[in-house]
Amino acid sequence: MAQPLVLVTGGAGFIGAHAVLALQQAGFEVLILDNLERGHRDLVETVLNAQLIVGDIGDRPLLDQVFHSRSIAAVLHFAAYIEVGESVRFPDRFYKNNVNGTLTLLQAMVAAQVPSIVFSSTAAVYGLPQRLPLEETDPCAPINPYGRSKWMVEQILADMERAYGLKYVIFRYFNAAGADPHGRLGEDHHPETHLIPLVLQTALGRRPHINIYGTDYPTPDGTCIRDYIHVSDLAYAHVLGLKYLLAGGESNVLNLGNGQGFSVRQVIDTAARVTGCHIPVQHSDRRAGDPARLVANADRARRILGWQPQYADIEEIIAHAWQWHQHRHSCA
Ligand SMILES: NC(=O)c1ccc[n+]([C@@H]2O[C@H](COP(=O)([O-])OP(=O)(O)OC[C@H]3O[C@@H](n4cnc5c(N)ncnc54)[C@H](O)[C@@H]3O)[C@@H](O)[C@H]2O)c1
Ligand SMILES: O=c1ccn([C@@H]2O[C@H](COP(=O)(O)OP(=O)(O)O[C@H]3O[C@H](CO)[C@H](O)[C@H](O)[C@H]3O)[C@@H](O)[C@H]2O)c(=O)[nH]1
Repeated sequence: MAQPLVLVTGGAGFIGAHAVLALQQAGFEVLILDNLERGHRDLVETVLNAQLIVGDIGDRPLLDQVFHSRSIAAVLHFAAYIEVGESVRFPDRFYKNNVNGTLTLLQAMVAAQVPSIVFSSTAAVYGLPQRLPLEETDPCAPINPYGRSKWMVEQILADMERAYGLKYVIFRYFNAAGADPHGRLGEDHHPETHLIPLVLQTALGRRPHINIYGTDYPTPDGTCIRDYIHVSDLAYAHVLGLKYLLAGGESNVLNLGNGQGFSVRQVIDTAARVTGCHIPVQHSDRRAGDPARLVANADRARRILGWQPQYADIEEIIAHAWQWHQHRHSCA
């Protein structure tokens, strides 16, 4: 029997590429749509055994052609701009790419009768949490254009389900980190703004120090607390979300996190232990738009999908990222 074909937008990016590996391992055939603005053609060509269509999610004629030439069972939609600071500087770009682009994709799906989508949302939709750990029913009040763009798409999805029956799983990721445990893929954003890769680049001597953004937060050591989730655990959740939809599951919104928070200082200390390298630190002002603590309650994903993270240990998450970073450069 032919393997179900899945369209993965943003499959040349960090999380999308890990999801492509997980999908292939689970027996799905994958078609990647990525405009390569932030993605890596070399990874697709050397690591992923998938066809790459270089194109934009906002290109309706291209989408129509893709959906009508192949029988696509579902879409996994990762393509987006992701950096909060950039979203504050250029909100229009974020709304155009993340909202308009997604709307065009959804319209093309409805027209071609592609029945289901798995959408990458974010903990940023919650804004400043009123309680922790965060549950999916907690209020959404994003505090930056990036979070708002994802929250808008979540609401569009709910409306399009009501109108056209399009089924969805919305995953609200907390902090994606780590790398493929077999060393095939890792995190390589340009510019890089995420804590763990920056700390590891500092360990490698490629940066003079790591800035700690804020030491006066109402947390035990004064630095922000986040829930770091291994990218391969995220990737596997997408396989489960896809199977759930293909089996006729109802639309759902699911947090993906480990339910455990680590402070910026704890991450840096753990990285120093894992790498055995000195990691110089500089204290800086708070970064605009950073909530003090974000921690997920992901019980719903565990209950509904049977999702069970394999790499919940922060040391292991950092060790996998370190293995991948070292592979590219050597320790300072
Ligand atoms: N990295 C995180 O910690 C995190 C946390 C929460 C949510 N997310 C979400 O997960 C998804 C993937 O994030 P990532 O870290 O892999 O980002 P990434 O930048 O590595 O990957 C995004 C990919 O999408 C592509 N892309 C962007 N706009 C496109 C467009 N209009 N048409 C076609 N391709 C386009 C880029 O070229 C890139 O390859 C995003 O939707 C992001 O908002 C990420
Ligand atoms: O050089 C740095 C970089 C980050 N941080 C701090 O480390 C923590 C984690 O920051 P990241 O930039 O790694 O991640 P964010 O929590 O800002 O955001 C990530 O997770 C969010 C959801 O929780 C969104 O989805 C967002 O897209 C994604 O980048 C924050 O407190 C940040 O202030 C530093 O102290 N120094």
